[in-house]
Amino acid sequence: MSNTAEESGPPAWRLLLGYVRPHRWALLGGAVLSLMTGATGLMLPLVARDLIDDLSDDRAITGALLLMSALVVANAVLGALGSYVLRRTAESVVLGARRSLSSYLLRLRIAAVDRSEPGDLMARVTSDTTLLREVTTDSLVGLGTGGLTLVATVVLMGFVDPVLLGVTLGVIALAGTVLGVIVPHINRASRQAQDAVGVMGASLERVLGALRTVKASGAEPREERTLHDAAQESWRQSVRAAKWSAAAGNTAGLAMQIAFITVLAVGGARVATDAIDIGTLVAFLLFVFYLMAPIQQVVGALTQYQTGSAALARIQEALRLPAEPAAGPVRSPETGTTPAALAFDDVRFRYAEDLPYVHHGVTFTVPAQGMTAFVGPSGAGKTTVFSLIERFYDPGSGVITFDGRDLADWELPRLRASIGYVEQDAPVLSGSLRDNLLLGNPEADEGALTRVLKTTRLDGLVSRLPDGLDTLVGHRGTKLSGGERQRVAIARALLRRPRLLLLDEATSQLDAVNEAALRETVADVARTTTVLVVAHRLSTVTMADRIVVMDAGRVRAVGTHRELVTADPLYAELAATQFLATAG
Ligand SMILES: Nc1ncnc2c1ncn2[C@@H]1O[C@H](COP(=O)(O)OP(=O)(O)OP(=O)(O)O)[C@@H](O)[C@H]1O
Repeated sequence: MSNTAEESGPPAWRLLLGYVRPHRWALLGGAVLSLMTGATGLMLPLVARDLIDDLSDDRAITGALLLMSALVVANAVLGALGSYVLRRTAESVVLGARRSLSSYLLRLRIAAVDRSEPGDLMARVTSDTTLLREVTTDSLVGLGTGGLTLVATVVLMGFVDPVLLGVTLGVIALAGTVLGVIVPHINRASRQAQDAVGVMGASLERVLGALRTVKASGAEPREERTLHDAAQESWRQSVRAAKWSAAAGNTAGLAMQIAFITVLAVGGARVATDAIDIGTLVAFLLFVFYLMAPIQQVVGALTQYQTGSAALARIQEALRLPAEPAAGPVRSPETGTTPAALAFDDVRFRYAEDLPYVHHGVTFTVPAQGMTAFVGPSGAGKTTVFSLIERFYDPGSGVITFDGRDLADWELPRLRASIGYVEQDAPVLSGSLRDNLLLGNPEADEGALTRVLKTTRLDGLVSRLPDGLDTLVGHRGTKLSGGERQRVAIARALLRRPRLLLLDEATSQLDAVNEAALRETVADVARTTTVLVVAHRLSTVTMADRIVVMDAGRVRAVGTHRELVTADPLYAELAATQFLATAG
């Protein structure tokens, strides 16, 4: 994802307000508590001045001392309560952002996922959202409460001595100009640091997703270098951000020291000329001292905001990726439904604008019920047919109809609820065997589960496993064999009781016994359901009711095995070489 997208979106503060809006009352409560904390602190110099006056006039100081003690205790209690409320609210803002972002990512269009790095998307949900925590408390509240305390302090200082206030404001204005130069640097560095965290996430996902291959290829040192480079880049940019943040913090600190010394010098001169008394000077110096906290708070808020707005830009970038419309879950399966009919009419499709067409006018019809096999050389566009039926992508032109109705007119969840899809690489998700089987139909009863386990010959495996169906299968099902993974994927699709079963046959071979059993199962299913299979085995094509021969994105022939062997030279060649080679 490019950095340029961030420029076209709404400003970061508006996005932040969007996340904060649901928690505005809690945030306001926390801010009020912080303000009250500030106010109790602000009253202390005034009471101190009274105390000094009482001392100079030989009056009792008990009242002033008691008031000061009460203020100190109130300050501590209100401060703790305020910080808890704010922190809790900030966590709620993070939660809201994580929820909306993760829901959105699940709805992403497959084309958008093709263009993204999953590891980078993960970093946006985990790492970038975390940065919103600080931006909510430190920035929003810091800017609000710090700003208000600052204004209140300045007003009070004006009452105490306007001349000394002028001196103080002069120094602060100078520091403000320097800060204006520093702050944009923090934003840039923070953005680059977060981008580097995203790159690191992507590299980690790449390596951990294929660790066996990486090890078998002896590629650890190179992959290690890529990971280290990304970590180093994140460090470099974070250090750059830290450098500018430190410069900002110290500029504010230095300004206050200068203000303190200047006030002391100018104030001392004013005391010497009797323009003000010593109590006023002490009170003013205490105000300068108290000014430090809100100023540091406002500067901290501004610097923190830069980091937060960089993270917000990355979150927003993910939220701008094309997604499918949000829709409620559909009950699956729809009981008592009939097999589906399907047709492609002159479908042209390419995966992206800058890629060549994969389908150049594909046309075929599949009646309800029975088995249709798709065959053709590698890259002919067979799997793409399935991706278009599932509406992972939409065709560039032409029409695909499901039960005579344009796919584009189907509500996506309803369409997908009618289809069972077994991908070629039979993905199995981390979790238990049961979780995997029920993924497509969590409401399937034990009876259906037992039947499907039997037809896919998984019952033997389940009875062998110590925890049976509750056995954990590991990341991507690594604890299962390739053949077992395939059978789990088929069982999962069958449990959905689909109206249309899409089976992308694995090129790797199942053992003969399991293959024969699965063939029987698929033939059985085809008696009540429409089955489409991308076939890599002769045994599959010979039992198909019709075969669609695809070549270079076109349908070149349709017929039965017997018809095609004589009528289509490509099919004859495939049957003689590719299929026979895997027929066993
Ligand atoms: N997500 C994608 N993005 C870009 N190009 C893709 C994508 N998926 C597939 N392709 C390209 O589209 C073409 C057709 O791919 P497809 O998977 O449909 O072929 P196939 O006939 O199923 O091949 P095989 O028999 O090897 O599985 C190939 O050239 C492939 O490189």
